[in-house]
Amino acid sequence: MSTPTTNVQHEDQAHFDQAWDAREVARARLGRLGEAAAGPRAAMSEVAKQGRRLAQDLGDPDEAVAIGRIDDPDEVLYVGRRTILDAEKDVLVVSWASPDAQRFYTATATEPQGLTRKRSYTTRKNRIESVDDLLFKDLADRLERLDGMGDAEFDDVLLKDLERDRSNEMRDIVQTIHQSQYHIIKRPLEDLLVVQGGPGTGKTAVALHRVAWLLYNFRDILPAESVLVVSPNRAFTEYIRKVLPSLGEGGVGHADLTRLGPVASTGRTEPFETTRLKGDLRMVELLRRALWNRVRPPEEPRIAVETPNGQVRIAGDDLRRTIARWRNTGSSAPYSARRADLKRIISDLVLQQAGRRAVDQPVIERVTERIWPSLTPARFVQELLGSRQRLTEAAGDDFTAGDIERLYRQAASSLGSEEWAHADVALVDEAEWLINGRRSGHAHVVVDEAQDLSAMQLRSLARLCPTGSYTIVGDLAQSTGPWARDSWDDVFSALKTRSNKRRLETLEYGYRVPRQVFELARPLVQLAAPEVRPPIVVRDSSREPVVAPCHPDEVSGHAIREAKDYASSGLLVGVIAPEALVGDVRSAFSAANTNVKSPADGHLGTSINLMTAAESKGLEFDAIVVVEPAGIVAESAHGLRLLYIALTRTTRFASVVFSRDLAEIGLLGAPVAGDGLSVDPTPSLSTGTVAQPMRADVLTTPATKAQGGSARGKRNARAERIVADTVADIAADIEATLAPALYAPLIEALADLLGVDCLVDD
Ligand SMILES: Nc1ncnc2c1ncn2[C@@H]1O[C@H](COP(=O)(O)OP(=O)(O)OP(=O)(O)O)[C@@H](O)[C@H]1O
Repeated sequence: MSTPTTNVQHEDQAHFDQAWDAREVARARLGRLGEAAAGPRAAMSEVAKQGRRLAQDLGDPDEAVAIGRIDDPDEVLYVGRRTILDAEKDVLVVSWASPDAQRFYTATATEPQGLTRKRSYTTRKNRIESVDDLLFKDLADRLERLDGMGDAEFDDVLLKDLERDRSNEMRDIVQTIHQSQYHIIKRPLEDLLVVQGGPGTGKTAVALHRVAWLLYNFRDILPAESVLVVSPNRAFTEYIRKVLPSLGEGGVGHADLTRLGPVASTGRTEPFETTRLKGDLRMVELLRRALWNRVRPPEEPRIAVETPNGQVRIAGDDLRRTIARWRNTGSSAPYSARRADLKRIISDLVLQQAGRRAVDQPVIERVTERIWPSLTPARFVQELLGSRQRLTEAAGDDFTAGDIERLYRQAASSLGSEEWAHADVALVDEAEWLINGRRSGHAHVVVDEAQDLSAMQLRSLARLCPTGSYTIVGDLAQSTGPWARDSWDDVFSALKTRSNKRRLETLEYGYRVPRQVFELARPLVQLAAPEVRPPIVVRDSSREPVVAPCHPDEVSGHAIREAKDYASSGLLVGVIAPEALVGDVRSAFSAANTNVKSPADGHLGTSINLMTAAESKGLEFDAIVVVEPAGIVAESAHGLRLLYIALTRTTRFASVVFSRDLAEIGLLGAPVAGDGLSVDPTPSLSTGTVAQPMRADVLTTPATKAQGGSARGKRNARAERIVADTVADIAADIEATLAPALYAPLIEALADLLGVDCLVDD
């Protein structure tokens, strides 16, 4: 319950003021560190730099010192983004990531862990505006009466937080981390952790908070620079970049898959089959063979070497035998290391023949280069893909002539002007490993949107972290593109762990998408990824989605009107269109003098953004306008998943603008009446005019049908099974978290609501 400040929180505000003073005193001291240090100028400037960094880690001076507090009969503990001590080193605020703060996230009505109260603050700068108190005794009493279940799971603070307007940057969720998320955040460091979860279940948020939690709890062995967060693209990196600094963990590295390795994708487009092939594991052997093919063992038994001391003849057959041995034993030494070995051997042979004065480095280098050319990874891949002959010679029996044609392309006239496709990045990275060997690794690596990784990208990622300490997050139901997958098995086997602790966790509550919008998207996941359980939505929207049919010529115009409508209220808007229509929609925006940004250019704008469904992955907006969904579905083998992604980008409002029948794509009227929306005939289109928008609230959900008593008769067997499975799954979860006395009545109520028979054992 939210309480105004004035009555009860003077004491809290006094504590806030005291902690603020302490923090700002520390900041001032850190700022002066450079002046205080005595010694050589370089050392002083390093001290000053470190002082500034530490001062930055204290967060923004305007930031409130605490997000909440927990009370037990013995003490009150204030919890904030970072620990604050007073001059006597007494704790004024503990970091959310410290073990002391654990109960802030894990105490429940059934297991209060000794707490009497959990208090959350709403603040403006360091001023407390209101507080929300969870009184555990009250809560337990309410639960006893089966009243207020929602409150128990998702307190007001979380629900209120979800109502806030979005910006083009993600925010931290320290104040409202849910117990189920906290449990994942604090998995052991050595885990190879995969987190599966539907759209908006907080996978990205959890992965980033896990980084901050690990850095706090393992600060002795895990410097921030040793942690890397890998995102699918630049726009996504920009979107999440502020979260860790806001938690005081600014030193973490960020990379994206379009530039992971020696070259960055320049956006070269290529056919789907080519991209798929380049991600295939067969490419490993092709690259390895192609590299060996660059080595030219001497054919002549003796090689003439012109030295400053005259001509020397060294044993070519010795060199040939050495190279053959390296090749036959499957030498794991990198190409460049072997080249250095060869150069040393040649140098020794010259020395033996003609003495030290004959060993002239440029001469030795020339002989080595003839046999073992020096190569950069990018040049090697450019030359390989640019030559049918090289490709054919390296292909072995693993590739068809058609494959070679798919891989071949005309090389650019210079390396600098070469255009690189997204899939080339991992090939060049593999070449880097073959040529130069392992780069220094990271101690922990996070990978977001991991459901779309190719086998070659997984190899790149596996090289990044020798210990195998990974946090990998993604959603199989959102897996699309040339390397789409239906299970996490290959990810687990591609990433080696030292600890052998592999763990799959699932996030199941959907925080982003309001129920009304999710009901529109739900049938899609059941059609496109039936093995994946959709998230359990935790909130409602103030408005039903607008589902607006119109004439094909009017689609762009209509979408623009919807988008401008939303933007005029200051909302962050995402317009998501089929690839084939993005150009038209963009032109229409520009004809309407409306500025739109595109995440494909690496940045999100603060007002209207236009993108394809694939580009919208991981992003979120206050409002979305999904344009011609049937077009999105038709464009890809995973079109239904793409549409599911598009429809789940909104935190509040959604408009669907279409001219093509929605029933044909299962969006409305899919044969999954158990959980989906029922069929409502698509309104007929009137040529040349915009038909009246149809609001989704005219559609009926199973729940409303059930009230009419006819739902069960209409369900088909498959739908029955889906509902029964869902109840069984939910029941298992509830059983694990709820007191036994509450379990049976709750499950029976749930089964009754969904219209399935259910037996609860005593
Ligand atoms: N405990 C929480 N408290 C408040 N907001 C939360 C919480 N968990 C998640 N959110 C919010 O829900 C939204 C979705 O989170 P996030 O982007 O991490 O989900 P996701 O699972 O990665 O989604 P997607 O699969 O679409 O990429 C974000 O705005 C995030 O801040």
